[in-house]
Amino acid sequence: MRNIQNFNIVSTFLCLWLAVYLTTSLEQYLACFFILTVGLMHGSNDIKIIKRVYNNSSISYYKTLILYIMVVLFGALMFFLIPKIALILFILVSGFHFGEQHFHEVRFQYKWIKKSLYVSYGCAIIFLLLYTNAQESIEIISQITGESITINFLMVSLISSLMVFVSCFVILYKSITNPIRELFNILVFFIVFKTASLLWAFAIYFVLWHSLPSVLDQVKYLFKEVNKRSVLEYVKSSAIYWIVSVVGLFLLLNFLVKQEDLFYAVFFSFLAAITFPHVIVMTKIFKH
Ligand SMILES: CC1=C(/C=C/C(C)=C/C=C/C(C)=C/C=O)C(C)(C)CCC1
Repeated sequence: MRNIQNFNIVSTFLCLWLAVYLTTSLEQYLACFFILTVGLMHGSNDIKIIKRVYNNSSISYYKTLILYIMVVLFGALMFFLIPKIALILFILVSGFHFGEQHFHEVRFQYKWIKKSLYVSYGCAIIFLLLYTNAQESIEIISQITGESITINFLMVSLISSLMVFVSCFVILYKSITNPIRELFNILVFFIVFKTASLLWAFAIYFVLWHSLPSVLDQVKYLFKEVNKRSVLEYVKSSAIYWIVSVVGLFLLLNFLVKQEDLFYAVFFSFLAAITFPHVIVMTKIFKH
């Protein structure tokens, strides 16, 4: 875990430096590329993981797949029918997911404090990203929900998440492996989010700080050890789901997005729909 954190700090600043030399459109393409490769792949073994969690034989592959697709469709439908509620739910669920991935090694007797740490940490990261890139974020949120939120709303959400996070952090201080490092990481995120564009900043956090550690945890869970062979096996077994997702997203963008400015709204709603079942699956891994 420590090694990956050092790797991430170095890669994060490398990405920031790279952004200075890239044109805006190349930066957007690269961000989409990393989100759609490493980012999307970290959810592509979910069905295999469910089967492992439920002991392989007790649940059929097709039943699992159909249930999984239904949760994705339900998420997408929510964005279509009740976009405001869907977005609030998505931010809370994502916050929990980011926090759980980051702090799942914390041991504490009161589960609700741990869960509050997860949600508040993840939401603090998300609102830090949105607040430091307020103009772009407000525009995308208004495309998704039809509602124009203010920068003050983002600031209040950020401060509230940070206050809950700091309270949980103080209570759990002794159970967190390297608390000073955690605070340093948040400072790094602030610098990165403030410097990079919204999509580049999101890609840096989502790919390096969330998806990579998650892939390593999943490889360990599925194949017991992390080495070249097991990582290759992981990539191979995620191929079909990954290809279907990418093709699905491209079709969606081609048929649904008549206006260029709806691109990010569709992109993030798609990400949200496939996030819901993934969060359930990952929670199961951490319980085992
Ligand atoms: C950046 C950004 C958003 C939030 C994205 C989030 C929260 C993504 C989470 C993805 C996850 C958790 C994927 C699965 O692991 C909004 C509010 C949609 C719109 C403005 C830009």
